[in-house]
Amino acid sequence: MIVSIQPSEIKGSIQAPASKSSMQRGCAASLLFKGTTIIRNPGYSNDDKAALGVIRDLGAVIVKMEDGSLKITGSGVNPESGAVSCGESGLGIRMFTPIVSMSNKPITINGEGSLVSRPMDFFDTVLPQLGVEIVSREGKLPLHVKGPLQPKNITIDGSLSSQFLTGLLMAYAASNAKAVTITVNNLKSKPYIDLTLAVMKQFGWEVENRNYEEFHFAGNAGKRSTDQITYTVEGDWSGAAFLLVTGAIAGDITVKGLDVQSTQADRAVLQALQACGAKLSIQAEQIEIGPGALKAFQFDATECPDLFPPLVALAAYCKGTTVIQGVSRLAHKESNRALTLQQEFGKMGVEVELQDDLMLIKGGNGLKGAAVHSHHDHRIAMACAVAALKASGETVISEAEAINKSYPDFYEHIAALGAVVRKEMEGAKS
Ligand SMILES: O=C(O)C1=C[C@@H](OP(=O)(O)O)[C@@H](O)[C@H](O)C1
Ligand SMILES: C=C(OP(=O)(O)O)C(=O)O
Repeated sequence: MIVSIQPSEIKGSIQAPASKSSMQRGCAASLLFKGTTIIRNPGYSNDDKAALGVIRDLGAVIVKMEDGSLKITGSGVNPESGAVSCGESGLGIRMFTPIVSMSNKPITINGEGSLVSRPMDFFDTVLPQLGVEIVSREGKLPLHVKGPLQPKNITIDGSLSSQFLTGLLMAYAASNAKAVTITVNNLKSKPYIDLTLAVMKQFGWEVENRNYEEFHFAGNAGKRSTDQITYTVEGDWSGAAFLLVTGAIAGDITVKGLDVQSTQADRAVLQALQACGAKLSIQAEQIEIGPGALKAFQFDATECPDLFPPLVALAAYCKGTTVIQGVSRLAHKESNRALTLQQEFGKMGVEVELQDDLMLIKGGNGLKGAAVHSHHDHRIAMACAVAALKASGETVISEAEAINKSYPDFYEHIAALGAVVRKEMEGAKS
């Protein structure tokens, strides 16, 4: 799909989408929880749909209720076939692989799109130590596993991604790990582990976090007294970051449905918005944001790498050179995001320099509308769309449908705020 965006006047109020990080974790926990979970505010991004598909294939029964909530009956991991697909979701495959490995049946775990080339070597090293047989395609998909996973004291590397640890934490808890510790070296994206632990706690699984270096299971997991849980999917700070940046550069808006106390990593976008001088009012129920005299800012995105794309769009409109740290975290996302941001913002006349772990964005010089490409990366498509709102002339985004991975309503939401958006199928005449 091609989406064209004109410079636009922005104003109004919008509800943040459901967080795929919160939804996918809720799906995994509902599968493992032996009872009924009502999921309120469920997401329906492609990653969310993939998670629902995986848990259905592993034996969960999912019923859509009249009010849109999902009723999920879980009874542990009871695979219905010998294969599951995680779609294009990094979290999906890295969280569900240890969970799938709880079964003693051989299962193939697959995915599609960019996921096929993202690194999974972690499992080749770690799963055999837990009694799981694994065959991968040299550290890539598909993964063939055969458990059952046996929780043991283990030391893992957390520098590439936190997502592997999220999966191990859930699988250990659901396997009733007792007096067992996962030791983690150099953990990155730590707030995502806070989110995992917060979700697990709601389902009755307690893990002791010793300074993000050791995660200890005392053996009290699964002692929850109820057999029904209501789980509400949080509003998404990662998707909302694009909305908030829209407000900062293009007009006064209100964003609703975000928990300002959330453990989500990307809540840190507020710090960047404050630092650059956007007009910001943070209230319990809503966030009001509008343009100010925007100036360059410094920000460390090592622990919240998904903020790079919206922050580059923001920095492009901030006078001076913005410096964002954490470039090394971007290599293995849906695209190599340091390079794709440099390339696509370059087309809009924004100079982006990469110096080791730092990204320097020279902003405040005006943007020109351009033909850009998402590289099949949802966050690149959204960053370009937001940047287009105050560029001179039209911006045309190819493979714009990439947004469906996390935020299927994104174009409708910015259009509701006044963005002039036109969609057409690739190859169709305008
Ligand atoms: O756990 C999660 O929900 C996620 C963790 C982060 O990945 P890394 O831990 O690989 O940085 C983030 O980039 C991804 O979009 C979602
Ligand atoms: C990298 C992302 O997701 P995942 O790793 O779950 O595919 C993302 O949403 O930007």
